[in-house]
Amino acid sequence: MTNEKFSFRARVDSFGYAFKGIRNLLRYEHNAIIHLIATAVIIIAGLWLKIERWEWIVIVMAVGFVWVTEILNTCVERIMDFISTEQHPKIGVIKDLAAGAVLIAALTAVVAGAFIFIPKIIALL
Ligand SMILES: Nc1ncnc2c1ncn2[C@@H]1O[C@H](COP(=O)(O)OP(=O)(O)OP(=O)(O)O)[C@@H](O)[C@H]1O
Repeated sequence: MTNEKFSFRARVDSFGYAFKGIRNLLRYEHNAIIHLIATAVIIIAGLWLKIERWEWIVIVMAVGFVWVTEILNTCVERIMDFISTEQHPKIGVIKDLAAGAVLIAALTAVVAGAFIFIPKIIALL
């Protein structure tokens, strides 16, 4: 928040910075590649099994939740590594808490996906 006048150009630049962050995530965070593969598999499965509109909404929310927590977890890891490269139990706890958020998001997505996909897969058998 600044007192500068609204600038459309500055807003466009902000989007650019955000995409730069996402590129950085995909380049340096191995977990992000796993999320990318999982996202692709879910989209293909959704198209193949012709899931309904409301089911797509659930999937989009669940997948987005995982990506957001992964990015925030990466931020926490990088902040802690920037503050200190030393080993410290408090840094470990902070990193583990952030990792726990990703785990909960991923489990939430798995459960939501199971409710949507398992009945459709069973129906195909
Ligand atoms: N500076 C530190 N001091 C104390 N414990 C740390 C420190 N850095 C990491 N740890 C702990 O060591 C363990 C492994 O950390 P690490 O960052 O390698 O986890 P990871 O999730 O496998 O990493 P990545 O996200 O890079 O794959 C975790 O329990 C973490 O909290």
